[in-house]
Amino acid sequence: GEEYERFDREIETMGVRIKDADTVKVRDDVFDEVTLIALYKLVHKKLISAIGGPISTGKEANVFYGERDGRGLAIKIYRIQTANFKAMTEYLAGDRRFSSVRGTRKGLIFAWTKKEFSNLARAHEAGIPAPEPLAFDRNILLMEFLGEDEMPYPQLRNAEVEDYGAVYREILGYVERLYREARLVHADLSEYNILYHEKPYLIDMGQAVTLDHPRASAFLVRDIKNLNRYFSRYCDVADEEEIIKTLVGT
Ligand SMILES: N#C/C(=C\c1ccncc1)C(=O)NCc1ccccc1
Repeated sequence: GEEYERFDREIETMGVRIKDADTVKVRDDVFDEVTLIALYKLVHKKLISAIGGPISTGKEANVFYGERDGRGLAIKIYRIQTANFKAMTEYLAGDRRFSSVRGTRKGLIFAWTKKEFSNLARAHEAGIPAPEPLAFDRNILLMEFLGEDEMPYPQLRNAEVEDYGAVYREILGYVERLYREARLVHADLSEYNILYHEKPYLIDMGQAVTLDHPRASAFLVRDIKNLNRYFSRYCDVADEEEIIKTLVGT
């Protein structure tokens, strides 16, 4: 509609190019009013200088390639309409950091975006390979782009791995550091949420919970079971009970 033309003109004047034809198509059904405002604010703050094509599209969010002064960005935009409202509340309720969240759908999505930012920051501070969070506004999260020349690193499930045993142990090390140092449980660890390029990277931390969350240990067991299920196809895996004991143990 005409508001998009206005938006395009305005961000064009700010030197932001909608670089990619299918961004326009995706934009039409993705960029609702709230998203446009957030995008405009991030552009105004010079945090985005170019917007590229979609990297991932899902029912909860879309991730676009972006740039700031020639450096790659991942621009994650949480959808306000179709987000899985119920599932999100399970992760937020019980997390003291977000207990004051308004019951509105928009309020929930904004809290979720902020939560992913703070979880990524904690993972990054603990030295865990994950996208460095750069900024957030409303339902948009800017983070470091993990990839080369606008191509994101592949998900582990699509990657070529030489030594599965080594990668398995490396990821268990991340889970342990996430638990002991970042005081977080990923809560959705799988071959879909790990990127791989010479080493594994954790992504998608929106649902990660603090250790005081009532379901933290249940989520941890599920994460370990998921890893073992996937890696058992390629290498020997450790006993889940043992892993949890060493992880949670003193
Ligand atoms: N964060 C993130 C992601 C990639 C990414 C790539 C390169 N650098 C940083 C992040 C990503 O695809 N997440 C999964 C996802 C999100 C939204 C819809 C479907 C699937």
